[in-house]
Amino acid sequence: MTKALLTINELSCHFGSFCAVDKISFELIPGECFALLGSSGCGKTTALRAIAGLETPSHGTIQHQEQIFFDQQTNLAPNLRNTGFIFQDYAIFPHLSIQDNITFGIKDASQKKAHLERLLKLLGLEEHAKKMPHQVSGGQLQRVAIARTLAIKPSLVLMDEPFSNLDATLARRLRNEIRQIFKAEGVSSILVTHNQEEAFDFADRMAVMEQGKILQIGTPEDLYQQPQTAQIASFFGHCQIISGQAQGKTATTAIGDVPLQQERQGHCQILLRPENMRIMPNAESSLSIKEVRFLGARKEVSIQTPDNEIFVNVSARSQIKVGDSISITAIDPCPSF
Ligand SMILES: Nc1ncnc2c1ncn2[C@@H]1O[C@H](COP(=O)(O)OP(=O)(O)OP(=O)(O)O)[C@@H](O)[C@H]1O
Repeated sequence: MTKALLTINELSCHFGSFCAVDKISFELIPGECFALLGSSGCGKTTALRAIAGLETPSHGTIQHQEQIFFDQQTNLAPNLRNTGFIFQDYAIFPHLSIQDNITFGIKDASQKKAHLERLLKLLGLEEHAKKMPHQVSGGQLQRVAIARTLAIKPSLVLMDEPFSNLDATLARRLRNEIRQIFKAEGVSSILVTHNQEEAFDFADRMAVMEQGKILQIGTPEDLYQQPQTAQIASFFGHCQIISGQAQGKTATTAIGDVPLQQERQGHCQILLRPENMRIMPNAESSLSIKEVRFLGARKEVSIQTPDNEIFVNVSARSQIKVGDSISITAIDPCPSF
């Protein structure tokens, strides 16, 4: 197995008696893009700051290859951690030109010119090198922040909501570019975000955090397809949890029989997603369409069952309308808890 670049073991951070990060553990392999996903206040930033050395943990260890960043005896200074940090607000020096911002951290003066030329090209900033920060756009400033971080040749880059000040299209483009650059340069990264789409798009693997704890770690696909709990499932878009009585790999529910991913017996909760179900006209059914929403590429219909409102995706051209009697079929085995 590949040796870890970074190993976080039972890391905790307290502010007074308040536990902001609660015994989190994970590993990062070299070159991996990793994301910490969680709602506001769950402790993601604190965990990232602790890895950077900007927050002192109360417990646990942080190890970078053979070097201890933090344990009960050691607390390595941030500038000795070979780690770059990219913030939401870019943290660009306003009084320095774009090129001076980029080369700020390069200690060897003889290396500055070559590094600068390479980074300006890599980030598409050649024509802006001599400008001042107020003369370029938000997206370009974020590129400057990335170039400045790469200039110190970090093996690890930590990013705290770096795209949240950018419009959605630019954020997506920059995210993909950064991922490609990190992969090409062999840089490992941790992205902190509350945006599920951003984490899915960027990360090879990710951790879901809530109230200081990591709830599950896996590839985006694992977390979406096989969430371990209903709480984790609820992070990932629209879903509904319905009750059922399981018998092996099938459960009887208010919408009929539903196939399950795992074998179970007795009462269970089943995760339904809008894209995982089909509806069919059925005059005999007691279920009917409550609402139809046109969303451009598709329509989403809602159906009231005795216990829940269930959402199902249909084609944008579907002629289904409010009041139509329908039956629902789950087309793939569903996660259950
Ligand atoms: N310096 C501090 N002193 C006291 N409490 C703090 C401090 N920094 C953070 N906290 C608290 O710790 C908890 C975790 O904060 P943190 O900033 O890590 O969350 P987050 O998941 O990054 O949230 P957001 O996405 O809103 O930035 C929050 O309840 C926050 O109020």
